[in-house]
Amino acid sequence: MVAVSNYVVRFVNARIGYDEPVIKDITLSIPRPSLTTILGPNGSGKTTLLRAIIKYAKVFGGYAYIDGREISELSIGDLPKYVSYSPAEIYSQMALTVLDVVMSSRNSGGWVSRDEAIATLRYLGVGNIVGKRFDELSTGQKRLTLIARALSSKAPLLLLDEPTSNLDLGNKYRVILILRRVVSDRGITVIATGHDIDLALASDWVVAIRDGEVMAMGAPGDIINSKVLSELYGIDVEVLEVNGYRLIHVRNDR
Ligand SMILES: Nc1ncnc2c1ncn2[C@@H]1O[C@H](COP(=O)(O)OP(=O)(O)OP(=O)(O)O)[C@@H](O)[C@H]1O
Repeated sequence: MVAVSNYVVRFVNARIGYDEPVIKDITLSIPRPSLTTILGPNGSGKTTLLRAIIKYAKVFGGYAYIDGREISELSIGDLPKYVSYSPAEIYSQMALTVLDVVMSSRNSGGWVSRDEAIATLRYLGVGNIVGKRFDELSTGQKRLTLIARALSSKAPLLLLDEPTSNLDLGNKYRVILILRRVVSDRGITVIATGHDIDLALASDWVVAIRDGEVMAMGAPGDIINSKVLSELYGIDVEVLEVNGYRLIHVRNDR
């Protein structure tokens, strides 16, 4: 269980967006340390929330805090001390190696060093791909490289956009176990977005958002149920308990 009195990120009545707000009024808190999953339909604002924390999306009104400080008061140069962000995908026209990609991460002292990058790839069990070209990796290897890039920053908060998308079952569970291990070994917080109910079930905290509003927030046991998921996705979802595990079934027979 996480201590819910200690929040790493808080939004209070925040309006967030780009040229104009796409999230109209959101209030939520993310406990530390935790593995937190933000669930929600396509276009509900999950990525935009992560982007607000790194000041890529704009907070138009209300409050947004990281570590108790207003995000608006932090400079871009301060951010690596607090947070590292991993996008869902990266594209490059250049022939970057895995090492180049991981070393393109910032930490509080500057760029991540070669030794730190290699150590992180080894910690994640992919030390063998250090010299490979990033654009020639499999999807799972790319995901682990992006996680290594975020992790090597040593930031106390990692934002991972869709860390388990497009992974086979084995790699998906490997990534979930790695994220759990990172949170318990390093006492950091990982906020992941996506559509992966298994990742949510393995999390300490789940935030369900729809149309830029929090629909439900809490421990997975309180959020991953038929009522919340049916309302969240607008379909008839049944959550079954089998041997203590929750399984998701979408009903199409009524
Ligand atoms: N750079 C941008 N400029 C303007 N609007 C944007 C930008 N990025 C996203 N949006 C809009 O913000 C809204 C929320 O998008 P966002 O990417 O945050 O959703 P999401 O929940 O992450 O979706 P998905 O699950 O499909 O990745 C959408 O209406 C989208 O069109």
